[in-house]
Amino acid sequence: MLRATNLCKAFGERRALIDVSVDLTPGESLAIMGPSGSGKSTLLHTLAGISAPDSGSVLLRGRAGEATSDLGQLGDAARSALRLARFGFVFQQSMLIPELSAGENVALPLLLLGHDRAAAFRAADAGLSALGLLGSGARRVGELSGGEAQRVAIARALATEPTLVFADEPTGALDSDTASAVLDALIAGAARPESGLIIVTHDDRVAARCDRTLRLVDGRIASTL
Ligand SMILES: Nc1ncnc2c1ncn2[C@@H]1O[C@H](COP(=O)(O)OP(=O)(O)OP(=O)(O)O)[C@@H](O)[C@H]1O
Repeated sequence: MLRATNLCKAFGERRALIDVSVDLTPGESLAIMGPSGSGKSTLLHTLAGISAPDSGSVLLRGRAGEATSDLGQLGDAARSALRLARFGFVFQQSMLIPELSAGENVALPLLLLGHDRAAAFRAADAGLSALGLLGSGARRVGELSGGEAQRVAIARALATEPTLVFADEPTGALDSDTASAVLDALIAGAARPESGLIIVTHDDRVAARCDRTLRLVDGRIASTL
């Protein structure tokens, strides 16, 4: 589904990724672990087409009737369009738009993809409800607890039924009970048979819930389990 081969990326003299290869099959969840500065976020951003590698390729299999895309070869506009249509993102802070309600935040990617307004809001309500936030669509972002905001962010990431969800320390700002519930929601929503989940985490309990763990040290893969 996603095959990255020999990724290299440097920031000036600093080599953040050195010959990193990753292969993700449908239905799989992958944890990326490693010490601070080992290249985890750089790898996530490169796999997700947020930044391009200096060398190496990231191939994303097309959906039915679509060709495979090489993310590094796409222009900025094409990469942005692909991210919107195929990927969902969850970060440590929910990154919701504070001026919008919870439901508007979740509906936004669908509206950007051209979905009909009523259908987008129906899907947003269903997504919020699936994450235990039934009837929360009209709530302001500022009224939500950290765990609620993160579940809204997960609903937004899942709204487009993405091929892949990328999560960067998604539970890092939450207490352990809330983190566990949020992780359950993320795994249940993202690790469907035809889709996948890639999580950057420092937390062994998060990694233990994933199918595989890739450990980076100084930009290189130290182990994959
Ligand atoms: N935009 C940038 N400009 C310059 N250097 C960068 C940039 N992004 C990352 N780096 C450097 O690349 C290396 C890898 O950074 P990265 O953020 O990927 O590590 P990480 O494993 O995610 O770290 P952490 O766990 O602390 O978030 C680090 O040495 C970092 O300082």
